[in-house]
Amino acid sequence: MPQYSATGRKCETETLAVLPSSGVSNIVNLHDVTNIWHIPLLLRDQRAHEAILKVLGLWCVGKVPQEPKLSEWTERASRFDKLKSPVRIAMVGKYTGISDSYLSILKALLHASVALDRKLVVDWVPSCDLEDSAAVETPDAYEKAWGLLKGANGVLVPGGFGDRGVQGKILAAKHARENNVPYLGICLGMQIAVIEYARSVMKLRDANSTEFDPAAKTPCVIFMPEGSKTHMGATMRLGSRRTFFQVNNCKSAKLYANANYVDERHRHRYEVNPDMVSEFEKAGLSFVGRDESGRRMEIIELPTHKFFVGTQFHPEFNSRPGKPSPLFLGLIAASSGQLEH
Ligand SMILES: NC(=O)CC[C@H](N)C(=O)O
Repeated sequence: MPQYSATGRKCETETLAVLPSSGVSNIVNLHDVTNIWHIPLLLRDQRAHEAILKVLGLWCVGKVPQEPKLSEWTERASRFDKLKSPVRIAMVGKYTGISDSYLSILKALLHASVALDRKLVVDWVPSCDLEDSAAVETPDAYEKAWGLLKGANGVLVPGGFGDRGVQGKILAAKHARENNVPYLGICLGMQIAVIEYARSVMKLRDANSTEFDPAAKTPCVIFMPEGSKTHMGATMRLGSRRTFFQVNNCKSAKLYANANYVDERHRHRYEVNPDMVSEFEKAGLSFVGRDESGRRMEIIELPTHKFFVGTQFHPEFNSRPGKPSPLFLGLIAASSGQLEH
């Protein structure tokens, strides 16, 4: 079903209809629309569902199929077009110009923003440009990156691998923590928030992840595969795992409707060092979600902050239009002054 401009419709439809095994009723024209949520409505208007039923032999003669129930879609698609009030989120990553690498996160931000009547503005902040070395080597990029970060209503540090740009991500987490700016750190974004807390608040200057420094003197994030530590390959903790809330009055538990546990998807090898958890908690960082063994830290929160949350899992993978991920909803709500409602 190719996309054509609205004006090309009739001509293209007739041209395609002469091709073998097609027919005018089997040709659907999806012209440009103001937002992608109009597409199911275009399909319905052109009776695409009926054409599909007929081609698959599922059309019962004399039995009219039910009209697709798209009232919720229709409402959301037109609400999207009317959004005015912006919410600016700084995405601090190893940005390479390919926004598709962060597609699930962008969609999750969008689902939450539309649900809260905000027009999403994503400011891409290349984490390397926030680093001290950039101030000397690429001062314009440095100014621009800090300008975007400081102008954002909320900060998101997504997942990632390898140490390039990590220091910039740590600085972004520090900025959010110190200035009460809403923060959501996902996977690596949670790990760097933990490293930042250890270095800045607990004065553990050598704190690091063994992913970036295998000989780290204070390894606060360590390699914790589910299988063998020496076996090569298949060491990634992948897929859906259960997180149990440790306290019910924390922000994340409330956002998940006070559930006792949540199932979210994972994709990582490193985790917060369980032997340092009590030290962190004494210093004010809460590990409000853990796995069933209590040894794997799944959600961090700073209780004194407006919204400072990190997750070892990837909540973006379970976000849907009309069913935004609770933690993305929390980030957007906190970034647009709606968290208390
Ligand atoms: N998906 C991620 O962000 C992975 C984080 C980190 N590199 C790890 O392997 O644990």
